[in-house]
Amino acid sequence: MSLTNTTVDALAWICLQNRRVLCTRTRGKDVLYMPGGKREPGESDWEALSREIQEELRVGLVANTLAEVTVVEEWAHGYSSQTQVRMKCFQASYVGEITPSAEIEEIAWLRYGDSERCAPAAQRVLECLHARQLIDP
Ligand SMILES: Nc1nc2c([nH]c(=O)n2[C@H]2C[C@H](O)[C@@H](COP(=O)(O)OP(=O)(O)OP(=O)(O)O)O2)c(=O)[nH]1
Repeated sequence: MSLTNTTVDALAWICLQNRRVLCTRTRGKDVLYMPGGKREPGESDWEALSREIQEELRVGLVANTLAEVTVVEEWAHGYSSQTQVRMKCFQASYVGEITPSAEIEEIAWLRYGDSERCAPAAQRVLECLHARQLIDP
């Protein structure tokens, strides 16, 4: 990597239901993301992910159910062409009812065939879930 490259350190929640995965679209964006976001300085995976999911979807993740699924590296959506995202993805049980917050304009339950609606990093996640037969074609 050249010195001008930077990497966004992000966490994502893999929420599966009926062989589809939950994705979100932030207000003003034109593509879907895996729910989650950037780590703040000093936060653990758990702290960053549970905070982001509470902020976006108003549910609480259950700490002892956190299980890493994959790490994807891709060009970061919405950044300059030099910027990549490294997104660590976890499954976890949740409590509460999924309720998009004001910043989320849309939630969608996607199967693999819906990939083109997603940012590149989320597309890599859908590929992984499809390869493991966790979502429908
Ligand atoms: N959560 C998430 N982020 C993604 C995906 N694809 C992708 O390029 N990113 C990049 C762009 C996002 O701006 C960045 C981190 O997510 P975020 O911007 O929602 O994090 P944040 O809530 O802390 O953001 P901010 O409003 O403070 O800038 O990672 C994806 O599928 N999910």
